[in-house]
Amino acid sequence: MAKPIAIEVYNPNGKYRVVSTKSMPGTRWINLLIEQDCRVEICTQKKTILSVEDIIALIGDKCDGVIGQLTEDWGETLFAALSRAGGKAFSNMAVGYNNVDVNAANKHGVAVGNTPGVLTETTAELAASLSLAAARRIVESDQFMRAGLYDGWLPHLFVGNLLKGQTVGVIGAGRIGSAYARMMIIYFSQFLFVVIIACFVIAAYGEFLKANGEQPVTWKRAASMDEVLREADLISLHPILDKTTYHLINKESLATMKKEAILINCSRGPVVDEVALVEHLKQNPMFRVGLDVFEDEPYMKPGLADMKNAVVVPHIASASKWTREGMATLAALNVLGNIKGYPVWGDPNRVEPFFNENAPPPAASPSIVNAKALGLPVSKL
Ligand SMILES: NC(=O)c1ccc[n+]([C@@H]2O[C@H](COP(=O)([O-])OP(=O)(O)OC[C@H]3O[C@@H](n4cnc5c(N)ncnc54)[C@H](O)[C@@H]3O)[C@@H](O)[C@H]2O)c1
Ligand SMILES: O=C(O)[C@H](O)CO
Repeated sequence: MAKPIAIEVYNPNGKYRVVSTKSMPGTRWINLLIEQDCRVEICTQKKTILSVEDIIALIGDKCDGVIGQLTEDWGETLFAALSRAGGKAFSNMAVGYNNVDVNAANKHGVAVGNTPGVLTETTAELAASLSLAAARRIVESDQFMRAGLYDGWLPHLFVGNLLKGQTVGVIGAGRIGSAYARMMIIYFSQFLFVVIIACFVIAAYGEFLKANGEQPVTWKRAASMDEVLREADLISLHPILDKTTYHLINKESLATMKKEAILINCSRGPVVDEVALVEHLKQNPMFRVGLDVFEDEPYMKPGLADMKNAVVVPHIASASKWTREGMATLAALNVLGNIKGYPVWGDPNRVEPFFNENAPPPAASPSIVNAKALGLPVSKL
């Protein structure tokens, strides 16, 4: 018999049973589900990462849909269990879905949702914050102050890198990478390497700078990743994690980078070979990193925590109140839309209509990554 698992229940008589494996910020997502006749069950078990067995126990014998987290292993076992319980919808409360085996979901006819757009700027802002923190050694300086070591101004004290006029490289210039590039254009970058970016933003800003007697910002699409690695002073990683990006940054790519470069990772930990990174940080004390994600989360590879040239934060890039509430809303609406037989929203890059608190959300699932494979209809709204 499955072990009992602690839950909190809203609208116990609701027709559809929707399970959330975690409590999520805000109440709008719960209210939207309740208004549409859902019984909402939220797991309150005091355990950060739920196991497959825990989630099977939560799914039980009858479950219409599950909202899950990026820390969970959504593969064959869980999709089979959800399908046996009559469920046809799952949504990650995250844009990245490398924890989900989409082929297994397809096999069981389960729609897989994610939460794009609402976290784009929030995540890019953290990447920009880490860029500044790493460049100006903010965390080291803070620790020094708190340790009572400051005994007066010195010419060499915590000297870091000036970013103005430097070359910024973005690897994975999708929604978040492009937003980061836009943020970094203003002021810092003399040169920007990006794969896709609205060049008119740069051109218009260039005109503004020229009118003020300053050097315009320029950009180019790099011919290869090697070119970005060789020429950039600051590189921010924003690709998805899949087999093409696993250890994209490894011993060789680190060796290609400038000795005093800064590397930022707000994508997924395994995009960087963390063992090679620790070694590189040891050998190159002027090389700096800002990391929001780690190869074996929640752990860091041995030695990383001791490196003064690393700024490390616990996967908080999307952690603003508005964003996290929006992610919860999108995840709930992905599941609800499927339960209600709504079509899929046509453009997952334009999800703002789902965040208007003063109007009901569109009758659509905001973002279903396997909509095509499952032949789900697309909304004309
Ligand atoms: N740290 C966090 O809290 C946090 C928050 C949000 C997103 N993320 C991560 O960021 C990722 C990107 O999110 P997004 O909304 O910008 O997605 P997106 O799909 O808009 O962008 C991903 C980009 O990666 C590029 N890409 C794919 N394969 C590549 C490769 N081999 N080399 C270089 N680029 C490649 C794609 O062309 C695309 O431009 C997510 O998948 C997620 O893993 C992390
Ligand atoms: O993929 C995501 O959405 C993040 O890692 C959490 O916001």
